[in-house]
Amino acid sequence: MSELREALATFDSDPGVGAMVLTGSEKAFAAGADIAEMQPLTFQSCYSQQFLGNWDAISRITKPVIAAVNGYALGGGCEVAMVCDIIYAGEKAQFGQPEIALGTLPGGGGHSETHQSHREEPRHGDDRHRREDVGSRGTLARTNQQGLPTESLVDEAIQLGERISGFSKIAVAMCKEAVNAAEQLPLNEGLKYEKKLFYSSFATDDRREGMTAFLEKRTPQWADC
Ligand SMILES: CCCCCCC/C=C/C(=O)SCCNC(=O)CCNC(=O)[C@H](O)C(C)(C)COP(=O)(O)OP(=O)(O)OC[C@H]1O[C@@H](n2cnc3c(N)ncnc32)[C@H](O)[C@@H]1OP(=O)(O)O
Repeated sequence: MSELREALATFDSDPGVGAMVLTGSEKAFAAGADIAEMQPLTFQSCYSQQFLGNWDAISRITKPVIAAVNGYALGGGCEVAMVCDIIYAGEKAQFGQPEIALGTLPGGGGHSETHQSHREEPRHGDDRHRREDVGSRGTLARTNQQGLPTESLVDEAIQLGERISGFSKIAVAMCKEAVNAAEQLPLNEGLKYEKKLFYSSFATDDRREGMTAFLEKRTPQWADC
């Protein structure tokens, strides 16, 4: 992020540059913040060192930034794409906020309907997609779906409930709180609130367990605290 911030600032101040394209590899635009780097962090270190302090730098760039997304755009990677002005998504692009599987929650705007991918929808409109996006990974095609078949609707809802029940309950509660806050607060306040909740998740046992389990390639054992 430091390198990205410096590069964007350099291009932003170059009069010969009119717009910027930000991309990754064919496999991944970005798979998120480095879990190995975050695993040992605590609430105290996140808060006092402002772990995400400079991650909003892209939003302060004055020239248009276009995200060209192939493959995974997950967690902070999805948030980076969403904070760009325009997203060009490849046919294999997959966007998602899977942080809840790590016992934490999105911390860089994932809860707020502020970004390019949501700009076509009214901010205070239907937020059910956003609620489903948190913790999911899906293709853009889903946004074009119109409704579920009557006969499978309840089964699908139960399956979703079961999937949610498989996550850390404290992380789910924090996610829900952040989504609710994003709905009620002005954007800048919603982003601040989300960041504080994200830091707070580093005080939970489940956040450490979630990231440790990812790095050890095993299923997390949630303690719900
Ligand atoms: C603009 C503001 C931004 C604010 C940021 C706010 C804070 C952000 C938090 C986060 O981003 S939390 C992380 C969210 N991302 C994830 O949870 C994705 C985790 N990765 C995966 O689910 C999978 O790796 C994948 C991307 C779906 C790819 O799966 P695949 O089976 O193809 O490969 P793997 O064997 O799983 O991965 C290869 C290799 O890469 C390592 N790795 C993948 N993602 C990360 C990561 N985010 N951090 C650190 N390391 C990662 C993975 O462990 C493998 O390592 P090795 O086994 O090869 O050592």
